[in-house]
Amino acid sequence: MNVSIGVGHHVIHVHAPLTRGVLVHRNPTNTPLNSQSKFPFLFSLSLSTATQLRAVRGARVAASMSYDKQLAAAKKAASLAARLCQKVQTALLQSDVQSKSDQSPVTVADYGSQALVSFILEKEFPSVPFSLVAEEDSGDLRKEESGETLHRITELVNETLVTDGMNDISLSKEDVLKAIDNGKSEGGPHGQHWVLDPIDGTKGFLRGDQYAIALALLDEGKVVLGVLACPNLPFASITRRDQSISEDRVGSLFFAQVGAGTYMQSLDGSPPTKVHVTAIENPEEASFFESYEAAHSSHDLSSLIARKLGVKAPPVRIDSQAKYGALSRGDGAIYMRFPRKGYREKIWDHAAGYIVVAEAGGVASDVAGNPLDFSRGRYLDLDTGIIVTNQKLMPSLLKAVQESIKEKASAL
Ligand SMILES: Nc1ncnc2c1ncn2[C@@H]1O[C@H](COP(=O)(O)O)[C@@H](OP(=O)(O)O)[C@H]1O
Ligand SMILES: [Mg+2]
Ligand SMILES: [Mg+2]
Ligand SMILES: [Mg+2]
Repeated sequence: MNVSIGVGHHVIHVHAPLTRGVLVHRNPTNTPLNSQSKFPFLFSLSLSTATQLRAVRGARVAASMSYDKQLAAAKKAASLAARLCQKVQTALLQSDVQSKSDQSPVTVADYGSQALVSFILEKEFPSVPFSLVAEEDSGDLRKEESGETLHRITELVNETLVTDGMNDISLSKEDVLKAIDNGKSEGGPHGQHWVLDPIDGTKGFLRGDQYAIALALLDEGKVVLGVLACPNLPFASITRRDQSISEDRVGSLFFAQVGAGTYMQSLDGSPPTKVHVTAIENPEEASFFESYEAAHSSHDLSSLIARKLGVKAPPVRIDSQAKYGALSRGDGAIYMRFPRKGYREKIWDHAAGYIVVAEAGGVASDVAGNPLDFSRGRYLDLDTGIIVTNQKLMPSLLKAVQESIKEKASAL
């Protein structure tokens, strides 16, 4: 019997010996397909049929079906959001208003980026339920005193859409608020969910340093694609300066799809090239990345680990998931992140970066050696600390990390 099964953004066609007749429609209510109630439109569904459906869905994910359409939409959305953020950052730096206490220009870019990405993704896939797990919500923006800010965000979003030829679209303030609030999804192990950090590295953005627009797609709890737009990351390596190449372009876009590798292109649109993590096996030759902000990651612990490993190069401290991007193209060999005990990592801070590195041949884990699990909702449940490197270096890195954590604990 031939059936069509609606799963997340796809309708798949299956020839399967189902035990009872199953009638499948597109989800008529357009509600998010992320709970047991996701198939209210299936009739006569016996338990064994449900089991078969799950098996079919699992097999589809395992077979790494193509996410080409979603990837193209994600690249477009992240690139446009990068354009919006660049505009705000340029104005911020020129007008010299980046007083550390004044968060409003950042807020404008964060909200604008989230509204734009949310709007574009929903528009690209109108016939499927839209689920987005994103950092911002519109709570503060709906307050009366935020009227001017909301006006500016709406202007920015519309101006950015025009730069991409979408002259016929104009979002109202209410449309912008709704697009932002579409990011309230809880994610989870079933169905498809977009995951967005509209500006990752807010502190870097304020300083005029590194930041990223980070967008990923989860399917059945696994990250299946990721895009990292890094407007201030040089296109050439930030650590290996090859004198023979005079490459001074700034703005790197990384993208990865499960089973298809990681690519990089310049944000202004050069052809994509495939990237790989470094092949270095000797930790003494490795260099490592960590947060610029000491409050986000213990610099003491990472330097202890680096000494243990014999790493000679000083740490490379940059903001945001640009670290994952730089690692994916071999600028450095290791990324370490050790937040204070009790800090809960959010999935939007790692999902896109994780797949960009994984598809470039790298590995990521928590400090206990467990893989990162993006299926648990808005947070990553892990043993505090994330380490990322190539396959060869991971065992010695993990050993050095665990020894150093023990030493620090016993020294207290
Ligand atoms: N005390 C803390 N410990 C660890 N991470 C923190 C933190 N406070 C904020 N962060 C996260 O660190 C992210 C930036 O990462 P990095 O340190 O690599 O630049 C922030 O993302 P946003 O800038 O999107 O808020 C935020 O989610
Ligand atoms: Mg972030
Ligand atoms: Mg952010
Ligand atoms: Mg933030």
